[in-house]
Amino acid sequence: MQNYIMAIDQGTTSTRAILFDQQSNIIGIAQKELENYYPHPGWVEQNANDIWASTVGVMFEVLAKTGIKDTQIAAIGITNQRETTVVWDKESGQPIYFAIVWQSRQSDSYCEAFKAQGLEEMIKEKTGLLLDPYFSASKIRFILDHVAGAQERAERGELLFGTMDTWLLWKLSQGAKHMSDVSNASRTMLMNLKTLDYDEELLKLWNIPRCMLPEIHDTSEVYSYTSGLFDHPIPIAALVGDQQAALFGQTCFDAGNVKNTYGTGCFLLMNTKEKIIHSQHGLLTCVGWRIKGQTAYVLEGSVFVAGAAIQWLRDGLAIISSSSESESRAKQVNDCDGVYVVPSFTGLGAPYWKPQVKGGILGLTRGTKQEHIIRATIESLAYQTSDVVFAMQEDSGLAIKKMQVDGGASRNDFLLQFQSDILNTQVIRSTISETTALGAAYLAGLAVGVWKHQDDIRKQFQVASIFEPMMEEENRIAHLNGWKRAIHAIMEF
Ligand SMILES: Nc1ncnc2c1ncn2[C@@H]1O[C@H](COP(=O)(O)OP(=O)(O)O)[C@@H](O)[C@H]1O
Ligand SMILES: O=P(O)(O)OC[C@H](O)CO
Repeated sequence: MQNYIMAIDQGTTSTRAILFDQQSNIIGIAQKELENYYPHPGWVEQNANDIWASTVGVMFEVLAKTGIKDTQIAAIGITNQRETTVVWDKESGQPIYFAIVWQSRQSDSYCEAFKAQGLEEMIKEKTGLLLDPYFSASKIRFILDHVAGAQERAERGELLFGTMDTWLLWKLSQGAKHMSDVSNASRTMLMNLKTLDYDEELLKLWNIPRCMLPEIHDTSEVYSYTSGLFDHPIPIAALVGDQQAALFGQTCFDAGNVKNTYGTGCFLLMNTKEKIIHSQHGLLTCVGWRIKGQTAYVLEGSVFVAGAAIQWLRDGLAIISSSSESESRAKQVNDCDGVYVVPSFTGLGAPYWKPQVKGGILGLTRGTKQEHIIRATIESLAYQTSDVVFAMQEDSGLAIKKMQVDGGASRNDFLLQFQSDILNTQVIRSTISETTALGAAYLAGLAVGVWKHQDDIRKQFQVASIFEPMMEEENRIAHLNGWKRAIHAIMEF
């Protein structure tokens, strides 16, 4: 019986293969860390061949570990770090440059030049995105400009572009399929949100030939079959950006449903279904998924430093020895004693978008202890999230009454209780921590009939803990006002 789904979660720091059964149970996990290269300040690159090798490695490892055979896998779903860009030679299959990672700022000058030409509004209107090197378009431009002859080769149809979903599908199908899905394509800055196709005006502006771009497809469909890897070809039945996958894995299927992933950064997404909401408050608009031609759009706010601030307490300040210790230490004091930590080490993301801002610790006195700083750092994850939630409420006109959470730092109960308090909102943690991979598994399973309908999936969601707001309103407002003062002081600095 083909009872299992394999999700490949190709993330920034590692590639994982996770096997799920029909009841959403995790049967096995294999993981391989990836190397990041920092050739210049602000540049982040990876080797796309290593990403492929890590993918093959974890697929075989998870099967070996669990004893499950390839014939028992009903489908593979791929979810991936978004925006990260690779360009390769169609004939040889070799990348012509390193994969440029979403965090990398090396293509900033193209965005600055377009900003100076006043093109930001037009691009935002068409793509839902802010003119920033975060997205793929300027990264492709960088590669075509920096590899000798690349522009001409691309125009002759000799080069292909892909985000990691496309690269892995192409490799898994042995070069048979060059495709992406709408959720990934919506982060390239080349796709028009309304037509869900590449936009001619944008292609011209970036001087990117259409023939190097993957076909855009639904998120959940049989794209192809594995070729050459296993005795039996396995259908590849979902491609989906990792943050959208987590929204799906959390079964946030209704308009107004919100999930927040507390990882290295925070990614907060709201499902707005068929509505394209253009943010007035620094949020992004993109596609969540398209299933059988039905598109769900999302509003997204990204916070650059969240769990990374906890790592800074551990590795930078060395005042905790593990991330989990942050919780017990924070609880050793009753409050932060007026201390605020603003961990904008790499600038401020949504809703501020101030790339140059540095971080800070404010409100220090002679009585400030390590525990106050630890507590204030955890609280900063909740405050940054609140800023995005408030922006989302304004943009969508919807009150956010509950928020579903996942990611490494969502293990921290103190954080989630404070988040609930400060937002005056229910915070819900599900029993399954691997919601990103689960989302990809659901989308693949839907395409091959393991689950017949989204409602069958909805039933699988199980609550592990609910955090209810307990803070008095006056206290809540005072806390938020303090944060506002801290953020403004930092932006002035
Ligand atoms: N108990 C905890 N309290 C606070 N932060 C935590 C805790 N456990 C893990 N983290 C943080 O979560 C992050 C890892 O989460 P993860 O979802 O694996 O991130 P990513 O997918 O971005 O690599 C790290 O930055 C770590 O510091
Ligand atoms: O790989 P992650 O989990 O850090 O996610 C990266 C995001 O998709 C970037 O947009």
